[in-house]
Amino acid sequence: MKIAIGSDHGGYALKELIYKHLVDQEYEVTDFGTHEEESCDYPVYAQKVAEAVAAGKYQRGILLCGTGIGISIAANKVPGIRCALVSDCYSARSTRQHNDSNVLALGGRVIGPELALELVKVWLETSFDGGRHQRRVDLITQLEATYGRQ
Ligand SMILES: O=C[C@H](O)[C@H](O)[C@H](O)COP(=O)(O)O
Repeated sequence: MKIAIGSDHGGYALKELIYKHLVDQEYEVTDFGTHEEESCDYPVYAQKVAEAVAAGKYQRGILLCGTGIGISIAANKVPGIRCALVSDCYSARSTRQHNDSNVLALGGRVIGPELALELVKVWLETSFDGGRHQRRVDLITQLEATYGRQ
């Protein structure tokens, strides 16, 4: 599984930790930045990771900002992206089973490192359930077509 990861300055420290952990776990991970703690703009990194995932170059993406909110909002503007902001294991598991989320968003100023690594593990290892959930994901895709670029 190829994973794209990115953050703004608010998620930088936790992004670095997650990146190193995934590399240690022998995942194929590409870090799209930011590469320093200096203040920057989260939509830039949301776009880089979301476009890479939407294009099929990566199977999953992980995004972090201070709260995880801004970067998830931005990522979800890219067609084909289902970005889920989570801070508990039940939601991390459910969003894979029910929403087939392809990008995970985390808040670097909200959750601690141990919880973050657990959320990433659960999210990466959980499969989509399909069935009735596929119908709902298809409806989301239809919404994109309705409101997408003309
Ligand atoms: O949703 C947005 C993120 O939490 C940003 O990381 C946050 O807004 C950055 O704030 P500041 O520029 O005050 O560090």
